[in-house]
Amino acid sequence: MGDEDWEAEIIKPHMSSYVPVFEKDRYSSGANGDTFNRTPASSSEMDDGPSRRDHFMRSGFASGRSMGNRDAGESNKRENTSTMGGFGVGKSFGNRGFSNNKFEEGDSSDFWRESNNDCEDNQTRSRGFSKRGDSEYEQDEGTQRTGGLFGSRRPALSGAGNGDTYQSRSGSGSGRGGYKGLNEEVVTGSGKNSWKSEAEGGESGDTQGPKVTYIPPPPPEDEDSIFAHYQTGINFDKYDTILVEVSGHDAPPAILNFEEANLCQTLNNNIAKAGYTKLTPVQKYSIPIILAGRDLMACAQTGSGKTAAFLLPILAHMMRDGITASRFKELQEPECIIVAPTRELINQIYLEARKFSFGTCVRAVVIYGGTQLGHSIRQIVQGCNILCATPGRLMDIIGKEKIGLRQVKYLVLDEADRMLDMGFGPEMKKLISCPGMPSKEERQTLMFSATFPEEIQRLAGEFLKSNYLFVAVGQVGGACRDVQQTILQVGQYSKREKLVEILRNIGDERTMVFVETKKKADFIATFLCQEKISTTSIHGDREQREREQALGDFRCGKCPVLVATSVAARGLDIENVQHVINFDLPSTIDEYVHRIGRTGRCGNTGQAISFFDPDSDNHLAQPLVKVLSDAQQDVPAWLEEIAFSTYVPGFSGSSTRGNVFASVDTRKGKSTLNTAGFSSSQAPNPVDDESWD
Ligand SMILES: Nc1ncnc2c1ncn2[C@@H]1O[C@H](COP(=O)(O)OP(=O)(O)OP(=O)(O)O)[C@@H](O)[C@H]1O
Repeated sequence: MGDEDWEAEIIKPHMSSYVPVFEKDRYSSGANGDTFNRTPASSSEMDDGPSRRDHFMRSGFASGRSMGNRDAGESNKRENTSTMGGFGVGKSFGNRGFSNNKFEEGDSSDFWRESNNDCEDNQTRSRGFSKRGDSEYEQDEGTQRTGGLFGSRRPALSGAGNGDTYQSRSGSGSGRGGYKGLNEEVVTGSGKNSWKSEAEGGESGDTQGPKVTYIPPPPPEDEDSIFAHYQTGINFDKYDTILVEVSGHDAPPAILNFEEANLCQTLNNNIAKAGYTKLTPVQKYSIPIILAGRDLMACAQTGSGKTAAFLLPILAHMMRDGITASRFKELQEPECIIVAPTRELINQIYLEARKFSFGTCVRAVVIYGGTQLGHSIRQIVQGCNILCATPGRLMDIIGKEKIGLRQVKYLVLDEADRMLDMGFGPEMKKLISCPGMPSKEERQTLMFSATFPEEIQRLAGEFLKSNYLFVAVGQVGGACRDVQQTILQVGQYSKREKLVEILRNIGDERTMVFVETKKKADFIATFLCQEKISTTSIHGDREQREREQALGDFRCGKCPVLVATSVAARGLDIENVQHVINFDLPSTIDEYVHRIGRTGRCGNTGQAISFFDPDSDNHLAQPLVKVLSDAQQDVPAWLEEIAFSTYVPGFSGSSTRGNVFASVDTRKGKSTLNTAGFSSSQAPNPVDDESWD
C-alpha cells in the first residue's frame, strides 16, 4: 500500500484481509481442553495429538500434506495420526536431527550447524564479553534480516519437509520478520532507514516485504476484564524491608500509602478496583517524585510494580492540569508517550493505562509493529492522550504526520536500559530530536528498569534534565529474592532429556522455557509436543497473530509450557508463572535477571532452573555467583570454582561487557538510604550536574 492510500484506509470501514493458514478451531481439542493435559495420555493419540498439532500449527512445522487440506470434520484421531506420520517418519525434518520421533544427538549437531549458518543466530549464539544483548536480537533481527538474509534461511526450513505451511509463512516471512524488523524492535547500525522504514518499506509492500494486515482483536470492554488482576503473594509485605536509595538533589519524601498521593477520586476508585491496597517501594518513592515534576531514573526488581509507579502520577497530572478530550483529528498531539521494546510488553502497558484511566476522559492508544499500519492510524485519529508504542511503529506514525509532538509533557522509557542500548538507542535519539518534540527541559522524562548498567545510565543523561533523581530499590540489577534460583550443570546434549524430566516433575504448573535462538524455540517446542507436553512458543519469527495466540494460550493455561527467546524476557506479567527454565543461559547477566523475573512477581514465589553448560557459559559464572549471593541463594561449589578459575580482576558485578555491574547511580551521589517503609530524607549530594548535559 502506498503512502497515499492511508487516508482512504482510515475512512473506509476496514476488514481484515488476514486469512489464517490453519484455523485454530479446526484443530481444537474440544471445549474442555483436557487434551492439553501435560501428563502423558496413556490411552490414545487422540488425547495428546491436538497439543502437538497445536504447536505444529502455530509454529508452522505442520506438514502441509498431513494438515493442509484436511477436512474440518475429520476426527482428531485421523489428524493426529497424520501429524504423527508427517513428523515422526523423520522425513519432515530430513537431516535435522529428528528420527523416529526423537532428536538424535548426532544429527542434532546438524541443527546447531544450521543455526550457525544463520547470521542472526550466529549473533545470538556467539558469546563473550562483547556480546551483550545479542540474544535480545531475537527481537531485533529484522533489520539485519531484511532482504536476503531472512530469505536465506527459508529454503533450509521449507526443505525440511514441513510442506506448505512453513513455505507459505516463509513467503510472508520476510514480511513478517523482515517487516517487523524493518520498523520494529529494531537494531540499526546507523539507523538510517529505520524510522521511516515501516511506511516506506514494510507496510507499503514494496521490495522490503508484503503488506501486514493483522489487526489485533480489541481488548475486552467490560469492567471485570479491565480490572482483572492476580493476587499479591505472601512476600508482598516483605517489600517494605528492601533498602531504597534516592540520589540527586531535593528529592521529595516518599509516601507511605495511596492517600498521601492525594490522587483524584476516579483514580483512587480505579486503584481500588485493580486490587491495589498498598504501595510497593518503587511506587512509594517514584510517585511523589513524578508528581513533583522531576525527571526520574528508577531501578527496581522485576515484578515490583514499576508500571503503576509511572502511570498513576502521570494520570494524576493529566487530571489535575486538564487535557484535551479525545476527538477525531488527523493530527493527534498526545501529552504522554510511553515506549517499550517489545510488542507484547507495550500492549500490556497500554492495558494498564486503560485500566487506570477508566472513567476519565484520558484516552490511551497502543500501536506496535506486526499489525496493520492503517489500524494503528485509525486508533490514533480517534483521539490520543497517552500513546503507548514500540519505537519503530512510533517513528513511522510520526513520519506519517499522524502524531505531533508539541504537546508531549511526559516521555517514558520502560525497560530503559534496553531502550537506550545500541539496539534502540538510535531510534530514541531520533525521537527526542524530532521536530516539535519539547526539549528535555520542557518535558518530564521517566526511565524504569530492573537493570541499569553504568554506561547506559551515562547515555540516559542526554535524555534527562541534569537534576534528575535516581531511585534504586534494592541492588540495581539484582534478582528478585522471591525467585528460588537453581543452577544445574548440564551439557548441550543432555539438555533435552533434563528438560523433559523437570517438566514431568513440574506437572501442569505454568513454565517458561528460554532458549537462545528462534529456530531452537521451534525445535524445542516441537520436541516437547512430541513428548506429549503441551507447549507453544513465542519468538521474533512468528507472525504477530501467532505471538499473541501463543501468549493467550499460555496465559489461560491451555499450553502450560511456553518456549521463548529473549523477546519474552522483559516485562511480561503473566499470572501464575511458577517456573522459568533457562534451557540456554542468555549471554548477559542482565538478561538472566529479567528472564527469571517472569516468575516470583508481586510478592509471589517462583522457581528458576538454569542449565549451565561449561562449554559455553563460563563467562557467566562470576556474575551468576554475584547475583545468586546477592539474592541469598545457594551457590553451587562447582560454579564458584568456575567463577574463580575465570576470575576477571576488577570485576564487581555482573556485566558481560567487561564493565562492572552498576550498583548505584553512576553520578555517585546518594541522598537517601532507607527502607521502603520509611519516608525519605534529603541530604545534599555532590552531583556534577554539568557532566550530564
Ligand atoms: N501496589 C500494588 N498492589 C498490588 N498489585 C500491584 C501493585 N503494584 C503492581 N501490582 C501488580 O504487580 C504485577 C507486577 O507489576 P509490573 O508489571 O508493573 O512490574 P514491573 O516492576 O514493571 O516488572 P518488570 O521489571 O518485570 O517489568 C502486576 O500484575 C501489577 O498489577
